[in-house]
Amino acid sequence: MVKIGPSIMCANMGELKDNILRLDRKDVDFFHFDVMDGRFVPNFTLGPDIMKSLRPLTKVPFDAHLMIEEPENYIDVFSEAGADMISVHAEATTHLQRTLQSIRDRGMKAGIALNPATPLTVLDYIWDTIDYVLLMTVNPGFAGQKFIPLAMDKIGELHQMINGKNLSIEIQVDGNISYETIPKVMDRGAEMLVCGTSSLFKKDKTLEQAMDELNLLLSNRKEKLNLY
Ligand SMILES: O=C(CO)[C@H](O)[C@H](O)COP(=O)(O)O
Repeated sequence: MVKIGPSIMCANMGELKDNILRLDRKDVDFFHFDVMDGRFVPNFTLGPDIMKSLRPLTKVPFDAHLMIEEPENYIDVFSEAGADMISVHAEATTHLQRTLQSIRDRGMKAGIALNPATPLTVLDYIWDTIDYVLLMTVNPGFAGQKFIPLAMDKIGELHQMINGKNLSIEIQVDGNISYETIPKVMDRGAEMLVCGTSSLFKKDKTLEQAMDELNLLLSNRKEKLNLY
């Protein structure tokens, strides 16, 4: 089952409540919160207060992508704000396994986020402590960037590794997930699509129209894949 997760940093900040409620009515699978600290990435975005204020509006899982240094210091803060899943970057925390385990210990799903240039070998000794891998398909920090071509190969390689080990770890992809790239990332095994300005938050479409188009694209793709 391929899941759709709106990237909240791409929503209209002045109409955040309205956007969450409308996307909830369109049955999105998760809400993706990009958290940036101006250090790990050169930008600032959402924090725990925003997450906490939106939490009562929906039962859909909240996924926090921490693009911050020393994320281990903020696991409790985001857990209390209502996160159901948290991903941290391999380079951002000295004791990666401990940080991932502490996410799980608080009852959340633990994810590791990999920049486009971060090799898959960082997964070697944490397979048993992760529930999902977030493969960044752009360098994190900004919406509206171009898909990095080699990231496409990485999705397929990761999918093979997960299957080879018979693990149930989901592959999440984020960055220029568009009508053009979605069929390709799905073919390679991506299961969680973070949808931002490239597919969902479009100037010429309502959120409802964009969701209908995305769902149609996904169901057409699934039918095609089932024919193989
Ligand atoms: O993580 C992100 C930026 O670091 C955003 O979620 C993502 O890039 C938004 O999607 P789009 O690329 O379609 O604007």
